[in-house]
This record gives sequence, structure tokens and C-alpha cells, in this order.
Amino acid sequence: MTTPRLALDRLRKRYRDTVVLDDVSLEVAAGETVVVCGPSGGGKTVLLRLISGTSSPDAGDIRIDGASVLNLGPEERDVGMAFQNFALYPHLTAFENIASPLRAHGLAEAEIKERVGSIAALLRIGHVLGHRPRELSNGQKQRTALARALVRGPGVLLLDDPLRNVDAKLRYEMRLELPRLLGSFGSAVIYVTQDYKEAMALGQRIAVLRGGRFEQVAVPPAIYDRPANVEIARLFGDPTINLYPCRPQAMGGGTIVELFGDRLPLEAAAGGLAGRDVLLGVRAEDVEVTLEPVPGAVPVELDAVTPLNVRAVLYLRTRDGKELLATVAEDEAPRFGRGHRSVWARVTPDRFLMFDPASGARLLPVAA
Ligand SMILES: Nc1ncnc2c1ncn2[C@@H]1O[C@H](COP(=O)(O)OP(=O)(O)OP(=O)(O)O)[C@@H](O)[C@H]1O
Repeated sequence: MTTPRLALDRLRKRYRDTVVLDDVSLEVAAGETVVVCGPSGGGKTVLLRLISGTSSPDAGDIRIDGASVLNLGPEERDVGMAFQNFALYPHLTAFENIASPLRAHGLAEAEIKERVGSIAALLRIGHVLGHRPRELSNGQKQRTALARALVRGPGVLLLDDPLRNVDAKLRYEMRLELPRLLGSFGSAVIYVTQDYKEAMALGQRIAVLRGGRFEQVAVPPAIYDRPANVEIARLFGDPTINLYPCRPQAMGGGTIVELFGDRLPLEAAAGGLAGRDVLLGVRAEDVEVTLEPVPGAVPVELDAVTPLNVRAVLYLRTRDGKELLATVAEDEAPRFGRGHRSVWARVTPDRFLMFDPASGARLLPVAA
């Protein structure tokens, strides 16, 4: 196996009595982007500080290209950074901000010009290189900070929520543009965000950091379809996953679950869950809503329809008084009208997720 560009090996960090990072390990290849995602206070920023060298771990090791960097200061590590608050020098022009890491390494003026020019062209800020930060839009500031982080072609690139302070349009554009850009630099990228859509769009892998631990590290579809636990299922999905306490039962040689006043047959893999309390998860896009009854559908009350980007969310109430969220394509939403009405909903049992109510661990689908 080739040596990973970046290796985090059993990192631990505590502040007084609080364990902030607990046994964190991860390998990131050159050219790979791993998105570290998780709730506020989970330890994302502390992790970046350890890698950048502005803070030291209590235990564990950080290696770049196989060599420990723990004894190197921040400027000696082959690490570039860009943060959500841009952190540009206010008195320097965009050109000088981008050039600063090159100057620190004593590059010749001609080479500096050439490198800053080409990264600025790539990020489409060539026309504002003479401006100071206060004369730049948020989007231009963000690109300038990114250019500064990338200009040296660092082995490891740390991006701390770089799109948080830019407007929705630019965020959308950058989500499309960044993967190509990051891939073209060959750095190992750690990208921190709390936005699950950004994580799904940008990460070749996603590492979910909660309570100082990586609870799941996997490719985006695996995080969505086979979340390690109920909290990850909640975190990834908009609208949030529907969850119901249930108890599957053995019946007629198979397994069924009672849901919304109906009995639904479960797939064979659910057999082991008969008689056990579970939290049953249904993704909103796995609920089919119709104006007329169809086989397997239950009657529900439609309370409201809310547009959400290209999909609309339907707020439904089932006969047994539970709230059920469904989504339909936005151009289908007008069929359901505006006001309250009775409609039909059908869920697909082979798309059910099930979790242990006590530990939150996923029970279904069973691990591959
Ligand atoms: N210098 C410090 N001294 C004491 N506690 C700290 C220090 N820095 C961070 N912490 C604590 O470490 C925990 C993790 O903080 P961190 O900033 O890494 O979270 P985060 O995941 O980046 O959150 P956010 O998404 O809100 O930025 C928090 O409980 C925080 O209070």
C-alpha cells in the first residue's frame, strides 16, 4: 500500500477535564478530499489546529508523507489553510495576501508573479489583485483566501467551512467548481463543514466527527443509505428522516411491523429484530403520496406543502396521529393544492432504516 499523504494516528486532545478528541485516526491520500462533518462543538476546529501545528495533541501522531510533523512548527509543515472568516491581512492587496506564503519561503519575484497570476486566473480574481480586502466582495475575499492557501501547492490543505460566509449563489457555484479545483492540486484536503449537502457534494469520503470521535468514515452514498447510527441519519437529510418507535413481530413465517395503523411485511433480514423495540426510519423521498388509493397505501391527512429547492415537502398526519414528511418534485406539488386534504401515502419497507432506541446504532440494513 502506498503511504498516505496525511495520516492521523490515534490523536487525543483534552482541555482540562474535557476530552475534545478521543482516539482519532484517519488517512487521506494525495488528491483526495475528506469532508469532516458534524455538529457544533464536535472538535472539528481543534482537529485542524492539531494538523496545522497551532496546537499539540496529548497523544498520537500526525504524519505527512510518512514522516511525523509533531516536532515541526506551523510554518515548517507542508500545510495550507483557509478559514471561514477569510483571515486576510487588511493592509495588503489581494496580490500580496496571496503572495505572502511564497515570500515567507523566499521565492524570486518573477516566480511569485507567475504563481499568483495563474492561481488568480483559475479562481477568476485576476482583475481584483490590486484591491485591499475591504474593497473585495465576500466571494472575492473567499477566493483570495483560497488562492493563498493553494498557491504553494501544499501537500495538505485544510479548509474550515470556507463557504459559510458567502452568498447562496456563489456557494452553489463553488460546490460545483471546488472538486475539480482541489483535485487538480494533488493536495490531501480536509474540508470542514456543518452543511450536509456540501459534504455530500464535495467529499470523496465523509468523516462524521461527533463528541471527539469519528463515528463513521465512508463514501457519501454509504453515509446516507447506511448511516452508522440514528444521529448520523438525522444529520444527513433535509427534510430530516421520519423516525417512529416500533416493534417488529414474527407473523406467518415472516416479519411484520405495525405502522400508521397498517401491517407492513419486512424483508427477511429484519427477522432477527422480531420482538425487539426499534426506531424505524423512513426518508421523506421514500414516501409515495397519491391523491387516489393505490395498493399498499394508507390514508393520511395533508396539512401543508412547502417548496424546498427542486422538491416540495408535504406535511402529512397518519391515522394513528403521527407526523410523516414526504417530498415530491416541485412541479408535482400543485396537484396537492394548498389547503388541508385527505391523500394516500405508501412507504417502501425495503428502504426502511432501523436503529437501536438505546444506543442509536443502526440495525437495518445489516452491515455489509
Ligand atoms: N482552547 C480551548 N480551551 C478549552 N476548550 C476548548 C478550546 N478550544 C476548543 N475547546 C472545546 O473543544 C470542543 C470542540 O471545539 P471545536 O471548536 O473544535 O468544535 P467544532 O466542531 O469546530 O465546532 P463549530 O462547528 O461550532 O466550529 C468544544 O467543547 C470547545 O469548547
